[in-house]
Parts: sequence; C-alpha cells; structure tokens
Amino acid sequence: MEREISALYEPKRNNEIRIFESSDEMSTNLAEYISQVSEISVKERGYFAIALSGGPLVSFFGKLCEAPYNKTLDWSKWYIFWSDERAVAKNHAESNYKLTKEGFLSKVPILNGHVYSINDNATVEDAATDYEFVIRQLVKVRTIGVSESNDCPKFDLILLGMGSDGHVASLFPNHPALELKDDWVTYITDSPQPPPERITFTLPVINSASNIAIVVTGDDKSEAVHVATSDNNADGPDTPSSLPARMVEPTDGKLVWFLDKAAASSMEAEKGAFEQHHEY
Ligand SMILES: O=C1O[C@H](COP(=O)(O)O)[C@@H](O)[C@H](O)[C@H]1O
Repeated sequence: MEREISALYEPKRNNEIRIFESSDEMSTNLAEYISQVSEISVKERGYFAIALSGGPLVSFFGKLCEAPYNKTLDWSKWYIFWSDERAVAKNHAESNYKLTKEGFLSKVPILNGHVYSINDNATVEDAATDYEFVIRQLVKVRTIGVSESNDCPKFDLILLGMGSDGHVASLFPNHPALELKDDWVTYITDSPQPPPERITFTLPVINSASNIAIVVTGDDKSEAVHVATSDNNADGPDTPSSLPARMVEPTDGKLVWFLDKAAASSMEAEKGAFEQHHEY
C-alpha cells in the first residue's frame, strides 16, 4: 500500500533548520549566530544571559573563541548558566561545567562573577532550589529578562543538545518532570542515562527563552531529529508526541536547529520522498 507521504513529514512552523557538511562549517555558523544574538541582547537589554548544556555542544565553540569574536564581543556583558547539570563534582568527567570550562570559559574573558554554575556540593533537591532562587534574584534585577506571558525567566539564548532518545537538558521521554508547569528548575534521581541524579531547567523556562538553538550531530540521533522537527501530529509508540525535543516550542521566541548531515539524514530522506511524491 502506498504510504501517505504528505502526512509523514511537514516541517514544524517557526523552526529554522540549518544543515552543515562539516563540523568546521557548523562551528563557524554557530559562532556567527551566537555573536549576533549576544550583540542584539546587549544592545537591547544591556546584558546577555545564555544557558549552556553538556554533550558535544561545546566542541563546536572553537570559532567563537577565535578572532574576530574574541576581540569584538562584549564579554563583560555575558552571564553564563546551565540548562542542566549532573550531580557530580565539578572536576568529574561527567560534569557539564567541566566540559564548558575546558572548551569555552577558559578561552574567553568572561567574568568569574558572571558564571552561575550549579552547586555540586549539595543534594540535587537543594541544588535545584538554590539555582531557581539565584535565577529569581537575577530576574528581579533584570540581568535575566522576564516573559510577559508567564513571568518565567526569558534567557536571551538557551543552547541545547539532544540525546538519541530525544532528551534535552535532563528532561527524558515520559518523565514526570516534563509535566512541571510552575517550577523553573527541578531535579531527577532516575535518569535513564548515567549519572542518575541531575538538575534541569523545566520546559516552561526553556520555552520562554528569546532564542533556542538545538545542536545535534550523528546518525544515531537522526530518527529523533526527524520526529522532533516534523509537524505530523500522529500519536503512536514510534512517534511520541512526548518526545522532549519535540516539546521545545518557544512561546514568543525563535528556535534554530543546527544539524550535521548525519543527524539530518532521516528528515532529509522523508523530505526528499515528500518532494518527489508531489512532482507527479
Ligand atoms: O545528558 C545530557 O545529554 C544531552 C545530549 O548530550 P549527548 O551527549 O547525548 O549528545 C545534553 O545536551 C545534556 O546537557 C546532558 O546533560
């Protein structure tokens, strides 16, 4: 039976998808994107509040640490946060802070006092409560903006990675943390991937950002990219509407996907079939 291809791949509205041939191209484009967002934020608000993630994301920050950006960006206005962290010491191989410190913070002149890492010396519950408290203070003084629709923090940019299961930050498929509406930062103790204890932004905070970028590489993630970027509403075991990456939908901001060819392959194949189907 012929498949109804048009029902299978419709790119989601308001998603921009950028696909790159090489990691060098991706790093160059990401540097330009981050630099533009930071310049606009500093011009409009006087600050640039950016939240980072773990995984391979920071390995694409090379160009951002080089000329011209290392000279032209107003690093003194940058404020650094994390969308999630693992409950490990800051010098542990699985620490998202350590990745960021080594791959980015140690290479650019961001002020130490502007780096808001998540407490690695408390229980995950206390670390999540503390982090939310700190963010609330910074929202009050508008170092971080505020969303007019729900009073959530409005980060200028949240940079996310995505796991092959479609998780973003430490929000995993079918986890109750996905349902939280009032918390800004929460914790989990049952991550399906090690380490089990983590602290994470909630979806309302992610979706309130002015800009969100999801950076994904590798063909093991191509199916999740396909499902997350498709506008197809079909529910079923293989197209979970609860795929966390699919639930990233800025309320009043913009989402850009940065993909390498491998990560884009399932989506591209479906799109190709869709376009071919409509030629006849
Ligand atoms: O566990 C995490 O996973 C995601 C994706 O990383 P990856 O290594 O599976 O590509 C990451 O964005 C998140 O910050 C991290 O804690």
